[in-house]
Amino acid sequence: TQSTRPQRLLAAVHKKATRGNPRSVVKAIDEFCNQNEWAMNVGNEKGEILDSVVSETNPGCVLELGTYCGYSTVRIASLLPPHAQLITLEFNPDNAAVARQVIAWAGVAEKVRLVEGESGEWIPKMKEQFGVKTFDLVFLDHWKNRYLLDTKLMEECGLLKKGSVLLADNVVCPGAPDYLEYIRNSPQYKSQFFKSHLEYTKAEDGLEKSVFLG
Ligand SMILES: O=C(c1ccccc1)c1ccc(O)c(O)c1[N+](=O)[O-]
Ligand SMILES: [Mg+2]
Repeated sequence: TQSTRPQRLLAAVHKKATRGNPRSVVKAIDEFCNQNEWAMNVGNEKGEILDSVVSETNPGCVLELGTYCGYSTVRIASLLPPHAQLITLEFNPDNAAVARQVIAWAGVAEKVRLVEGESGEWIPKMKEQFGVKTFDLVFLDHWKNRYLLDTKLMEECGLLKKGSVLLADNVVCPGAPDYLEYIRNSPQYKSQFFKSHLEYTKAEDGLEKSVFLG
């Protein structure tokens, strides 16, 4: 049977990356996507902006919406302080299966809780199921038409506190116009745009960083 792109990406990680070395896993995926097949990982250019936001936030509790193959999961987890936890949601079971193996190969599995399911279903369960109080950092990288819905849901569920950081991928391409309109005009957020490019291309894209003011 024909392999899928995530399966071919995983094969490249097994072939080229050193087990237990998160940076080598990130490098192997970027090489695969630059040289073989485009895939919707955040990529290295936007990934370096992600790294700087994670490092300056120094989060104890992180939520990632949209795991895909685990590329940004590995980038974030490799920068977390000891005992910090990253919960990542993926609705596609085939992607989740690949992501689990990428995360394990990178050696960051003990910092990561991969949950298979819909963000709309799981966000309201975060407190009761995972003992989450609030998230210090949320990386939004799932369906672009869910960014605004899920941000409002996190507010309603009391999952954001003063200083919580939202970092949204693809706010230019494919774009999340309703999210940008809301977050940039809301008195409850201070937002900043980081201009960049769509992963592995010359197309314009960028990340929007928004701090919840409580
Ligand atoms: O939506 C797409 C998309 C749309 C059409 C074809 C391929 C991908 C996409 C593109 C770049 C991203 O960084 C990304 O996170 C996504 N996504 O699906 O979440
Ligand atoms: Mg993305």
